[in-house]
Amino acid sequence: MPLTAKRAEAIERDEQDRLAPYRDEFYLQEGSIYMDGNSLGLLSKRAEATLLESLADWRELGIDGWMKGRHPWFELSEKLAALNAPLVGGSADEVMVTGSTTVNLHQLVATFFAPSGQRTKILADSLTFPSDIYALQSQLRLRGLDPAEHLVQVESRDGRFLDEADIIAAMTEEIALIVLPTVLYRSGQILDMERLTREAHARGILIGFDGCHSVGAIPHAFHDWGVDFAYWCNYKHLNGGPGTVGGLFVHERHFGTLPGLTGWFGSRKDKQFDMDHTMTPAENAGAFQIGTPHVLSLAPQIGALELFAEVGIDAVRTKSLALTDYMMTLVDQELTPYGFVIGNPRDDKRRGAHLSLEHPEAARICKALKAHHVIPDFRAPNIVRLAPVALYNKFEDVYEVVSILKTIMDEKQYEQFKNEREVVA
Ligand SMILES: Cc1ncc(COP(=O)(O)O)c(C=O)c1O
Ligand SMILES: Nc1ccccc1C(=O)C[C@H](N)C(=O)O
Repeated sequence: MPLTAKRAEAIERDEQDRLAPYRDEFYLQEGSIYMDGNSLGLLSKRAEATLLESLADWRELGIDGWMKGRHPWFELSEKLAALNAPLVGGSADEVMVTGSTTVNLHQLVATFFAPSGQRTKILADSLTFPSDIYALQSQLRLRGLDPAEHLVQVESRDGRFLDEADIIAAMTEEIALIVLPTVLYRSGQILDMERLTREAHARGILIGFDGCHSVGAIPHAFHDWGVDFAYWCNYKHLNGGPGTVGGLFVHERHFGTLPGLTGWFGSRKDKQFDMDHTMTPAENAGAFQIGTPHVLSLAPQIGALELFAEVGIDAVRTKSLALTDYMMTLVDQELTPYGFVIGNPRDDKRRGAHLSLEHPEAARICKALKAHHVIPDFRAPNIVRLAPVALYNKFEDVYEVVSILKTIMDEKQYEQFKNEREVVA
């Protein structure tokens, strides 16, 4: 069947899609196809509305916005934590919306890395996002430990994926703490968090996860799996806005552990304004807050997270899997002759929410896509990352992107560009 004949099938799938109406909730640019929701999710009308309401509270109430705003700022982090909690499989008490991804990692490692005796090392992996590695290296340095010796990074066998057996083999009696991604940012592989947590705990090691590429895209059961801690950003799949406040999870068994980095917003809320120099930490994950919340950066999350509360993460995951499965089918049928290799797991249990298309000309193929108003992102040296998002992408978008890619390759349109990344790739 020629590719053009397949558009009808895509349209039919859109007609049957229960989530299709949610597309209208978002600001989509006419004539453009956005496939980068795994880097920065799009603005929804509800997120815009709650941001504007919070601005109005500031305009009209000044300081009284803390208690009397439409979304009172003093409880806003807690309110958003309750909306984040079902997405990560934690109780509202175990979750806090605070800080940023990297800052929360610092906070959690400062809290849970307790080198003692021969257990002085942190275990991570060689494919994770660089910021996590920089944070772990500096946490080791702060303890007077040389990262070259005390940060162990599990290698990948093929440069794409991690094998849980290799990670488990590296859980030696020298490891005090493990920090791993839930989903790898390049290949989109989901790690078996339940198994890794079980194995870590069997060896007396604490374990935490970076959920940037999974929260808002796949369900989690951090509490039931017994995960010690997790942290994530809310600007990708949760559409909270550029640089919006991040999230963290601390298992309830650790409540009462003094945070490594303390500040007055980690106080019990009824005690905070006692202004006592002896801190009374919150008895839940709220203790891991540090200073005043970035209210205007939290505000869009109220509307953004409402959408997830309405739809439910299981429905999001089901559609996301259908979209990426459909895209893989079309890539297999139409694009493999041009040298594309699917570098993400194919299995539903292992596949996150994006496709990782490998090609030696990836940087300039991305530029050619942008010239067609398709927004992907490029990850050096050879990955075109494409994330069809359940709440705002259509099956027809997937069809269209593959069809445009085919034209770009057929006509060698990518040759009009340099095969180099941009500043923000
Ligand atoms: C997996 C992962 N970890 C950490 C980060 C860094 O997060 P932030 O810049 O919000 O601290 C990102 C993306 O920026 C990421 O994708
Ligand atoms: N925070 C950003 C700021 C600017 C540009 C991209 C980002 C990303 O989040 C990239 C993402 N972490 C990635 O997985 O590549």
